[in-house]
Amino acid sequence: MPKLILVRHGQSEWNLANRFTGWWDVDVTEKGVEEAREAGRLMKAKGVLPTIAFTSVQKRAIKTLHLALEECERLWIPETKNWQLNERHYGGLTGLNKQETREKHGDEQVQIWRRSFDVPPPEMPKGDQYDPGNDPRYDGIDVPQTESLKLTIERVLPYWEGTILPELEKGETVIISAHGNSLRALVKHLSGISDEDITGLEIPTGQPIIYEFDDAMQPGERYYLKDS
Ligand SMILES: O=C(O)[C@H](O)COP(=O)(O)O
Repeated sequence: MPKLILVRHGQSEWNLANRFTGWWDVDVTEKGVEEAREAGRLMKAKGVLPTIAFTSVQKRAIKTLHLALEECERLWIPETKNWQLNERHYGGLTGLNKQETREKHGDEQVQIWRRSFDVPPPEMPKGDQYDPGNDPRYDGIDVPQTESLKLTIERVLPYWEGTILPELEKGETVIISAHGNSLRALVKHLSGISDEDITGLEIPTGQPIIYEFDDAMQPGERYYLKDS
């Protein structure tokens, strides 16, 4: 049965500092490194070993992938990086402290920006200090100025359907190392979660989530590898 492993990057520097991150390219912390390694040790212990890997173009996800693969002795597998697996773009909130933003705009507004299905955060002004628009990794890409979960889904799903799903159909064990909201986008699709209920779904850092696909390529119930 083809298996899909989803892992959110280990704790990042801005997870620790409680800052909105989005497309800003922060590193993992020491704790994040350990979370990533632990994910790899768990995959090894459970015998769930990826044969092909996908990740974003952001170093917290790339490093998490490599650390996990190193621990389960799978650094050699083919790996593809694509911006469509990036974190949701946090617009003008990028770089701000989440608690200070709550104090300024109220808990309810911040919760809407963070978890509503289709309300995007305010746009990031062009040329903002956190605007990745001129970064060579985004050459030829229309970098968004903000993204809701809905907009994130609109660029994650074509990549899932066009590039990742065909690998599962071949029988590969696929690992995707990505981000809280690009993974929420995928889980919403795979688990058929409604626009309302997706607001309550959180994806923890460094915890492999598994989907097993049947012969008709229908995903079963997702579960945490640690609970299997
Ligand atoms: O981009 C970020 O700030 C985090 O990775 C995810 O943030 P969230 O939990 O506010 O969606």
